[in-house]
Amino acid sequence: MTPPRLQLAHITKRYPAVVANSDVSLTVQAGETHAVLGENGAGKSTLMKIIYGSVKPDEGSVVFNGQPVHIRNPQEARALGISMVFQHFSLFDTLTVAENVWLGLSRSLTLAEVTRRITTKAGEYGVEVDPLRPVHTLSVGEMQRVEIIRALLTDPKLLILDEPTSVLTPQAVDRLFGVLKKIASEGCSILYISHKLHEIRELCSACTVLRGGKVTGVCDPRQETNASLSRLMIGAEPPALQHREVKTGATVLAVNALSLPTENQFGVDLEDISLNVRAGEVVGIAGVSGNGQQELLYALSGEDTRAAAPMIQIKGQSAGKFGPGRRRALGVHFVPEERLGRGAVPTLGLAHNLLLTRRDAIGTAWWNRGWINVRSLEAQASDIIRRFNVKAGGPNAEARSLSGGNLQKFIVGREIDANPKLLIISQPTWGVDVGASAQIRGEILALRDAGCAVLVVSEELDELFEISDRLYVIAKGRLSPSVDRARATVAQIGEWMSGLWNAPAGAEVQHAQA
Ligand SMILES: Nc1ncnc2c1ncn2[C@@H]1O[C@H](COP(=O)(O)OP(=O)(O)OP(=O)(O)O)[C@@H](O)[C@H]1O
Repeated sequence: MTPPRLQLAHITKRYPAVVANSDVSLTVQAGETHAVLGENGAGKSTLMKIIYGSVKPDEGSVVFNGQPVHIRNPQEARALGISMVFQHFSLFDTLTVAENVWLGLSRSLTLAEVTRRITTKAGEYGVEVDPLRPVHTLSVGEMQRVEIIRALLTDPKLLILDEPTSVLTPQAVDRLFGVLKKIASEGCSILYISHKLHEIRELCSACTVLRGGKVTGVCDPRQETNASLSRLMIGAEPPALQHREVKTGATVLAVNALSLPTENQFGVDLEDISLNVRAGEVVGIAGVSGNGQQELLYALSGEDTRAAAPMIQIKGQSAGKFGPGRRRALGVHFVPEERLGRGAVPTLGLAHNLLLTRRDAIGTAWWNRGWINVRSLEAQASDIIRRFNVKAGGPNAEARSLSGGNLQKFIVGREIDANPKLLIISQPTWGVDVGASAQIRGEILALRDAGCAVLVVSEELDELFEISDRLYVIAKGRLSPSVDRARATVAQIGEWMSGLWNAPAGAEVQHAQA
């Protein structure tokens, strides 16, 4: 009889502030796609990193293909045939896609050979990846595709995917699922972490649920409902969202015929973009990542100040030339798509991370003008931790010690807590568990009800339909007309995502048949 591909027994891993894994056992059969489910901070990534050799367990044993193993580092894991796609990208910004992939492969291959293999593999699986592009020019969705191709190129026996679809479009997810089903049918085992229950039900035949570092259940997810899985994960069902009637006020953000040539050769030119967001409404921008979202967000945040001043109006002021600080002074707050790096400084404590965007955290009274009041910073960070239910070892825990979803909750909480007049938020619930997603969406709606103008950029149509009052679609650097959420359909928005909003209905179908 074939031994299980992987058997973990009694794994325990303690960090100073928390026991991340406590007596965890888990078995994955050959060719099985096994989900690991649990709320943010439940210990899923830690367990995966133990299997991949990048974290050392305090107790417990690992058996791979029937053989006891001590995997001391990722090289040893890869030598055994274990490959991992991390939640936080592990790519070097200054290198090209091919150079990054090359780093993880056998030294006997030349760069040209690796480049060729990437193109072949990407073509075989229908995943778009350009091997020659420098990583710093890629959007997060594109980086995620590179991570996946890199893992597939090693022909793994066990593939670990830690939230691989968090920033992929529905079409890219479909393609990825096709690939995963194919490699599983060829005998590859897959450990699959996701907060999206429908994905788990579609892909996985077994599921281990963690809560507070302990196993709370092992089940066949296809036999479970969202409600029963939520109960295993968080002990309850996520609360339903309350939608109040829209009461819009004055226009807070107006973008007028914004055209901006891209600054890097792989970017997207913004062409004639006009949009507006009024007080008291949530406006969503849907679109496949890499279609100008990043460029638009840079122009809106003040990171790119090349736009002519009147092209970006914030509360009636021509703000195109304002830097981020002046825009924040007008009450504009941002949640960027990259949470480590742009959203937070990994090595700083959470309290000090407040200083990145919260001027109110710096003393303004005459006795401490310009001085940082560490106590009040800590108190503010503790408030956010409490309000947004962030699992962290206190206000001074380093940002990088938080689980992905908990860091996202902290960053979103930091900006919502600032009571903005205009909140611009990219991928608001990236990597956030079902309970916390419902909470973040609820907080966004509460901000809107309090009169804030909210612009949400997301690739998740479900999310946009859930929280937006109006929707735009961005494609190839151009923006569609806006449509009321109540009148929009997923099919129409999906069609617009390929830039077809000017075409007569059915044009795409005719084109496909021609
Ligand atoms: N390097 C570290 N130092 C200190 N604490 C850590 C470290 N890595 C993880 N932790 C803690 O261990 C716990 C489990 O984290 P882990 O990242 O495994 O959770 P997760 O289930 O993957 O969460 P998410 O869904 O948010 O990614 C968390 O409380 C986290 O703060």
